[in-house]
Amino acid sequence: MATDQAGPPPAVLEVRDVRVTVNGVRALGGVSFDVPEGSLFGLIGPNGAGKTTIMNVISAVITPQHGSVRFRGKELTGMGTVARVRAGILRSFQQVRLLEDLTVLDNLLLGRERFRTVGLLRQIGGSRTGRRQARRDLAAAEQVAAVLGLSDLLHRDVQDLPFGVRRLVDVGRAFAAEPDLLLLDEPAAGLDVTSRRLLLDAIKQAQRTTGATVMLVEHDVDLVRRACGESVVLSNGEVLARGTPAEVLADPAVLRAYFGRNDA
Ligand SMILES: Nc1ncnc2c1ncn2[C@@H]1O[C@H](COP(=O)(O)OP(=O)(O)OP(=O)(O)O)[C@@H](O)[C@H]1O
Repeated sequence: MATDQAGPPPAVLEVRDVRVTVNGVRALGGVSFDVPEGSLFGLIGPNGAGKTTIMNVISAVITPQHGSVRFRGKELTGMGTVARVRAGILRSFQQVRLLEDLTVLDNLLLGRERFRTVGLLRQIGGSRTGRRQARRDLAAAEQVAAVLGLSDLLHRDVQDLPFGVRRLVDVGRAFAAEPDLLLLDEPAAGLDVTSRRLLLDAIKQAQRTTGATVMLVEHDVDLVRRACGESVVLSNGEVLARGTPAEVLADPAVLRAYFGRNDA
């Protein structure tokens, strides 16, 4: 029978019982969660919780000893980095990785490399396909710049820009790649409170505009509350809670692990 109640959005990423031991240290002890399609999903937890490790598992930097990670129903374990990038899974790192002596536009265009189907010589030779692709790349880069408020800076060298703007360019390059699933590992690290807020607002805007699923590692729970629709809390390599930021941050176990509080 038809119902007018919309169900929850389907999970684009299914993480099941993932266990990882690194150099004899248990980093993940059986982690399971779903990431809904088209969401800005928060991954939070205290230091050493296993956040980077799960990002490393999803992006093929490490192979888990046990468990399964499925993307759009397809098993990722055993699939290499290049195949994952082709599937639309992209990642940023805690450190900004830009080509500092190139312009903002050049760096955004680097994000388009995964669409590079036309050989460099044919592009230089100016084939019609190459020109069409170059136009598409430019339009995509300019669109991302507009969403992130970078339009006036497109022709500035990255090295001349403040750190907060370089962080924004780093995020912009990832969005220019039109990811299906974007993993952002502490994109606001090293920024002051105001800049962190602006960056998270920009990410939220870009996520909404593009419809990409974004998984965000963030320490600052206020920012997660402000930006994310749903989240999972890791502690000590295990899932402590999952739900909306309001739900998880009211969970007594989360308050104890995160803030050392027993007053919940
Ligand atoms: N290469 C390694 N060698 C030894 N232990 C490791 C290694 N990588 C991770 N670990 C351990 O695995 C656990 C999870 O680490 P991970 O970096 O995933 O946590 P995290 O939540 O990202 O922490 P942070 O917020 O500090 O970045 C920690 O106890 C960490 O010490």
